[in-house]
Amino acid sequence: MSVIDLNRLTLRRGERQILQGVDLHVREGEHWVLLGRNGCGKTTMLEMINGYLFPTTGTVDVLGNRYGTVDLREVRKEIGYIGASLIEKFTLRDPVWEIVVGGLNAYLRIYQEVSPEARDKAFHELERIGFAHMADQPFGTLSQGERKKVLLARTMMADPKLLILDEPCAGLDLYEREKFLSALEELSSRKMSMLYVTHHIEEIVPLFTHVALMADGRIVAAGAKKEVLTPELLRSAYDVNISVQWQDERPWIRVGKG
Ligand SMILES: Nc1ncnc2c1ncn2[C@@H]1O[C@H](COP(=O)(O)OP(=O)(O)OP(=O)(O)O)[C@@H](O)[C@H]1O
Repeated sequence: MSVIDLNRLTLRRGERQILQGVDLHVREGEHWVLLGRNGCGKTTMLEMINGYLFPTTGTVDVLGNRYGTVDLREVRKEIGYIGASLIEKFTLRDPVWEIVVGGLNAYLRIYQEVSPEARDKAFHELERIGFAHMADQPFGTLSQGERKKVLLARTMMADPKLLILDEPCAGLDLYEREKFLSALEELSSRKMSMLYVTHHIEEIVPLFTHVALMADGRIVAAGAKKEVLTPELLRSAYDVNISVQWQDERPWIRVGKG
């Protein structure tokens, strides 16, 4: 099955052409990373996949739904989204398990009684990330990396078929970044595709199968990660001399002169 099909997407804002004909095809079982310089259009593309933004021209199909012809609220139930500003939306004094259980209905706060099944699932999701002992702790007492992992557990409450992550490791130290990436690796055994935006190529851990490189509102390369993460293609997208070394099935970047 096709998870994401973006066909010739364009987006115009005034005189500016933000997306200039974007094609992306994600199939079941694939996990994609989206790379590209600041302002190249990554977040804009994610907003379209989430149905928060509509293209000027082109079509968006997600999980077999053609946007514009379906109830987007129904499609969104199958999409987990961890965006850059999501963490700020939660109340810091709420206990961790309540933040997680809210993922079932995408509530930011719980106003209704929680069913025993939902509570059990929340504790199970916390257990899976090794946080069962933190269930009653206020969210605000957790480190940034722990908060991100809690948001992952929250997203998993709804068993999404597509998980979108927009720079989830931004601001995390090396230890917390690696912990977060390990938690993601754990999730990769589930029947779910991931689309991961980052500025850090070394975050492309083995779970990721494909990479799309964006520049100036276009996808300039897309495919199996080893075919896309070449010095030539990276140089064309970033305008920097780069060499890539693969170690432990992860790409590591060196920036050269000239
Ligand atoms: N409503 C708008 N009107 C005009 N320009 C916009 C609008 N929304 C976004 N842009 C521009 O579109 C471009 C793409 O923005 P986008 O946020 O998608 O980039 P990005 O690749 O996610 O960047 P970053 O890596 O910095 O997060 C930017 O130059 C931004 O200024």
